[in-house]
Amino acid sequence: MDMNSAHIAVIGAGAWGIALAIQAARAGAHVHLWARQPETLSPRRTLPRLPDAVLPERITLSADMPTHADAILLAVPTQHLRAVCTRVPPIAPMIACCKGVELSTDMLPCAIMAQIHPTVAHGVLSGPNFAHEIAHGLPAAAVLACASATQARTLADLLTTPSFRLYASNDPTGVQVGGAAKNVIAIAAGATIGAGLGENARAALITRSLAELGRLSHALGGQAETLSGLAGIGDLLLTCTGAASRNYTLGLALGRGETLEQALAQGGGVVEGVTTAPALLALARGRGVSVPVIETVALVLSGAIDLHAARTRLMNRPVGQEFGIPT
Ligand SMILES: NC(=O)c1ccc[n+]([C@@H]2O[C@H](COP(=O)([O-])OP(=O)(O)OC[C@H]3O[C@@H](n4cnc5c(N)ncnc54)[C@H](O)[C@@H]3O)[C@@H](O)[C@H]2O)c1
Ligand SMILES: O=P(O)(O)OC[C@H](O)CO
Repeated sequence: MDMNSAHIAVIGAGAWGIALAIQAARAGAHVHLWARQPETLSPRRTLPRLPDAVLPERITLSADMPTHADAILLAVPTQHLRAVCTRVPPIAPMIACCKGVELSTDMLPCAIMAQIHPTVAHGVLSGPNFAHEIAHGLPAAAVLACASATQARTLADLLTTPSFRLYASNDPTGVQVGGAAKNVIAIAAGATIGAGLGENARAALITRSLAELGRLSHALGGQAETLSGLAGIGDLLLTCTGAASRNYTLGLALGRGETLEQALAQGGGVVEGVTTAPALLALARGRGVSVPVIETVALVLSGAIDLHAARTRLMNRPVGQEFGIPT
């Protein structure tokens, strides 16, 4: 065993946890992958949520929490982050790898981790990253943000390889807003295409959503320019166009006339935008931020309006200024 290698713990063996564990092993780390059901490991060393990805021997799969680590990556769905985080020992900096807002509190992931474990540093990893592509070593980039730029850079160095390039940021708020909101916007983009409203409509939706994300980030103390980066426009581009996106796929199904229950029943893993839409709307309303696209998605998902009304609602708004005035 190389005693100089970093030790990285990955919490959660869903698609993203598996991909991150493989990436950390690729970067040379010894990896502890916490799974609720480690017995689901196949003889080929694959797990159900990413059955084509073989876990290298450097990854130890366990139902026990790690006792030693240089960094802890939390890759469970946002609505389970609090419960899982309380079980994670505060032995190293914790990096949220989920993308969402907690429904019961309207809190972003770093705030949840800080509330539970105030003694360790916190950060967030986000960007345009489909798990299966990262697991297979296809080229990709992401951003790792901590309040301290130095800390962000140190953690980014632990995970960077020639196939996965991490950028450091000191704006965890902006990065979290981008990651959470892109899932909501992807539902709208999918619904737009599913309903046959056209590519023009989708491009307008993505662009105007970016303005919403910038305003929200700014109101929460983040930097609007972060949304021009990988966690903002980068992830919007991927998730609002990529057929592998679960949020976009759910939107497509809604656009084609399926109910939310029917669309969710198709499976394929967690669809974060469904729970994050009302939470993000509450967060925006609490800060007095205008977020018409996010609001419209939340109304559709709650059943308050149908897609026809959603289209009318967004297109019949008064003429606004493109920049500067919140419309
Ligand atoms: N899959 C991707 O491509 C990808 C990429 C980047 C970020 N993410 C984000 O990572 C997070 C996890 O997504 P995923 O794709 O790995 O999930 P997934 O859909 O593959 O699997 C769901 C995971 O949630 C776990 N889970 C379910 N109920 C739980 C509970 N009560 N307590 C603890 N864990 C529970 C399951 O064991 C499983 O590990 C999400 O926030 C997602 O937005 C996913
Ligand atoms: O499949 P989605 O919609 O959850 O998207 C996965 C990743 O977040 C894309 O960056």
